[in-house]
Amino acid sequence: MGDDIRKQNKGGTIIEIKDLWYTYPGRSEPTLKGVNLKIEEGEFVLLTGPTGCGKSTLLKTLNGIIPYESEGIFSGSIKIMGTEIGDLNQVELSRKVGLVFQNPDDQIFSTTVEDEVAFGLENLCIEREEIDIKVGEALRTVGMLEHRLSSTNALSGGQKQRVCIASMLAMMPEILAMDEPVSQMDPAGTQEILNTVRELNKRMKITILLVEHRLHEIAPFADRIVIMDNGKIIFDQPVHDAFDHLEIFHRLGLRVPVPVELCHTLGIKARPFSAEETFPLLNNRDFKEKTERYITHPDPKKRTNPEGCSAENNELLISLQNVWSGYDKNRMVLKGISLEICRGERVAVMGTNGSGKSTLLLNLASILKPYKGSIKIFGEDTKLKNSYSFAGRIGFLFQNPDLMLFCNSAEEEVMFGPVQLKLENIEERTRISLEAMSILDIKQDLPQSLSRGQRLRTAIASVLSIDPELVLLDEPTTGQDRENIEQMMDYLKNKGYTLVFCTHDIEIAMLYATRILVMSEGQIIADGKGRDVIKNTDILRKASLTQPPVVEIASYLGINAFSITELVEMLANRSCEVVEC
Ligand SMILES: Nc1ncnc2c1ncn2[C@@H]1O[C@H](COP(=O)(O)OP(=O)(O)OP(=O)(O)O)[C@@H](O)[C@H]1O
Ligand SMILES: Nc1ncnc2c1ncn2[C@@H]1O[C@H](COP(=O)(O)OP(=O)(O)OP(=O)(O)O)[C@@H](O)[C@H]1O
Repeated sequence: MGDDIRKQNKGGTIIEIKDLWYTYPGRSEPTLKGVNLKIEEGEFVLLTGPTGCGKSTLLKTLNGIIPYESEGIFSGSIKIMGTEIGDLNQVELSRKVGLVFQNPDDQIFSTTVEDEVAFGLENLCIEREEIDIKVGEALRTVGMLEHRLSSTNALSGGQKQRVCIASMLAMMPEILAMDEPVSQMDPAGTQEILNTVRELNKRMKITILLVEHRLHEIAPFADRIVIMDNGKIIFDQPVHDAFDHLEIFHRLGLRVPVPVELCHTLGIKARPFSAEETFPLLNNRDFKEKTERYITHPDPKKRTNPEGCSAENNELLISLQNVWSGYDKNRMVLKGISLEICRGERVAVMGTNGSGKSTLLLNLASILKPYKGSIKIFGEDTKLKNSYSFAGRIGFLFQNPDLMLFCNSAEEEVMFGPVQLKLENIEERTRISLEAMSILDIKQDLPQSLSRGQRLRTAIASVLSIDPELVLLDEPTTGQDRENIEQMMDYLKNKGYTLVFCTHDIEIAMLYATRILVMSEGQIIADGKGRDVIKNTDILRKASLTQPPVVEIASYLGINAFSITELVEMLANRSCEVVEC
């Protein structure tokens, strides 16, 4: 991205936070409770922690949104390159700190992609010609050059995140603070963007502070892992030492890289991040003794059903015949989709950003109608029905949960559906849904004052309180810690819901879906049990998916295993089934 020599002779502390306290207006408890953090120039720091612990709040203090735009009670000191943040004006601050927002809809306000990326540069009074070049470079870097003239309203969730990252890359700030910047991005895109960010960090010495729950994917790119819990920093270690303290990650319900978890289970000291690094540690070794206890008492929650599972009966709930659909009749997004889903199935929809997953879900909810072909839900042709006629039978979660939250408390949100539908046992339904999503303790809170993860769970609880026959969830796992994801998915599974959910998380899809649909360019290119789909590397590549590390490691060893439990069992007894992968 040019300008290589701009950042020579770097060094020294770039961010210094001392005893930072912050209480949001209207709250009695502080959200930040004495945060101390020092970051050196050129570091790549991964900040993680359970949902609602204060990560986004901390990031917002770095570009002055807190306290200058939000009021509240603030004390402590934040220095950027030695200068107290309050002594920097807005232009100086925006040159130093670029913030990628957690919700792209909160960041994007221009009508076209090009204008959005150019906006910050225009404010720095850069020449038009140079702006055009920088906009083009930034869009190319995030894979969005072909969308340069597109309307920002016509982008998918992952495409919007790419544009937000491009806006900040174009500015080339000293510090890039990124709040879950890849949460809605497909796995291949995530890797590409993180490679770019890492390269900028190394080459230009841009300091990175990145908040993520998917630390198992991000850790290999970082220098240091910082963990927050309940408004405080409770852990701060170089990345390679961090996973020597797995008990902290486990206690807080945080995900760790699968190779690390595997080595830990097998009693191997090394902490590899990739399948290639892991393979030599496992090959030709005897793990019988190390794994005996594990195998005698496996954690049933971590087991996948070796056969996958399918609908218990064949009652057809969803039937699509050659469906063509989109937002404009001159540009079809879904291109000839045929599909049947039976009661009791749990179907994960995966694929490249912009491949049509949300569009498919909107059609299943009867919010969008096909231009061509037919969709029958519960045997009814959606073209002949308005979406309200399915109210109570279909529960739908939008990709952006904020679109669904408009009441004065989380409890009211969850009650809203049952009240409108005049259902029975409203209080009981509400309590059960709040509890299932672990938000009973914040039921009185204004939804807009909750963290992203808490808002998402409120929106899901409001879908579940009507106890629909068909649950459609667009990316229900983004921005949540492992504990919350597992609790939510276990609940959906145990209730026996017919579930169709979009996700970029292949491990969760493998664990909970009875079937995976893979989409590419508006078509379904694979449909089957997870363990069959993920063996097809051509399909995965085409859909920007990557094999889960455990499958990769097993492949290196020449065996078929789809979870850590299965792999450990096979390693313990290598004479058992060794099959061609
Ligand atoms: N605008 C606000 N007004 C009042 N309270 C808020 C506001 N924004 C956040 N909070 C509260 O501050 C706490 C921390 O929220 P924050 O968004 O910083 O958490 P987080 O760690 O980023 O969570 P997540 O992982 O879910 O994004 C939460 O309990 C939340 O309810
Ligand atoms: N409201 C809209 N108006 C016009 N075009 C849209 C609209 N929403 C999405 N599109 C276009 O439809 C295509 C498919 O978008 P969709 O949201 O279905 O993708 P997706 O697979 O869910 O992507 P992601 O993984 O990023 O969420 C994209 O090319 C997008 O630009």
